[in-house]
Amino acid sequence: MADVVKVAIAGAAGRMGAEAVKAVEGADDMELVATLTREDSLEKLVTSGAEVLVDLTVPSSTEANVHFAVEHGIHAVVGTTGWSEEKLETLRKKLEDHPEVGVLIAPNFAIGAILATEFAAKAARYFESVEVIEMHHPNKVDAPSGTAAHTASKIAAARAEAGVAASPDATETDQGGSRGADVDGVRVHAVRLRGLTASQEILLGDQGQQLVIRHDSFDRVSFMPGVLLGVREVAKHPGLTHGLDHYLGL
Ligand SMILES: NC(=O)C1=CN([C@@H]2O[C@H](COP(=O)(O)OP(=O)(O)OC[C@H]3O[C@@H](n4cnc5c(N)ncnc54)[C@H](O)[C@@H]3O)[C@@H](O)[C@H]2O)C=CC1
Ligand SMILES: O=C(O)C1=N[C@H](C(=O)O)C[C@H](O)C1
Repeated sequence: MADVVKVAIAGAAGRMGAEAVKAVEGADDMELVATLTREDSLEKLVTSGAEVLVDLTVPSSTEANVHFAVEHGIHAVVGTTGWSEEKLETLRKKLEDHPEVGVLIAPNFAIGAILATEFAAKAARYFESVEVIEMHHPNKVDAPSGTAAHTASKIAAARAEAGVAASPDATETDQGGSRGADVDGVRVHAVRLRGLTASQEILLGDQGQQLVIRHDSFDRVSFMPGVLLGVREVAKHPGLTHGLDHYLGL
């Protein structure tokens, strides 16, 4: 890619998209060549000459947007949630036909949240019990959050690798899903509260002790350095990358 990266933002009218427009416009090494709202045709990506698509839309739109970008040789930096393992696998296969294209699916762009997930995965093998609580603004459309699902999966993988048993739980009845969602055997609880932006707590318990790992995004500016890093790095990482931790050497 040239010294100045041509960037298109899908979901530009949304909460994250609007913040990303400001961030890209403020970056000397990027040029914002297109903003897409729900009404726009994806052809705008091609006619604008975009080299990188930043997708900050909704779970029901993101897959089609990213597939279109890949088919047209455009790299993609994706913050939108809703990427199940099945959808990731389909995308991986598509990228095999476009080996020069890079896609970053980033469940969270905030460095603190990324580190919280890493620390939790590292700690998970040493504790008998682990549960995840995510807390968000009430306008969020999906639950549990993409970050919490990603964190739970990484915790589950770390515990499986270490041969740790499932967290003990004597629950016999669970009215209304009080015990939360089961993500790869890890319980994940979702709170929606006016005033919040995005927070996550990982509770790790063992006999006579508890470790709490917590991260709070108070403002969406917290995500922007990660978005810009993604734009700068994505072309150097062909294929699918799941998690900004891979660009950070974590
Ligand atoms: N990875 C991360 O660090 C973060 C990810 N997110 C995720 O990003 C996504 C967006 O979050 P918000 O900005 O809060 O939501 P939002 O609802 O404020 O914005 C989404 C926007 O996308 C638009 N849209 C829907 N389909 C579209 C399409 N096909 N083309 C263009 N625009 C389209 C909607 O009309 C809306 O304006 C969510 O999935 C959220 O979970 C949010 C914050 C941080
Ligand atoms: O919708 C949000 O706001 C957020 N979504 C992402 C998620 O679902 O993990 C990232 C962050 O938690 C904010």
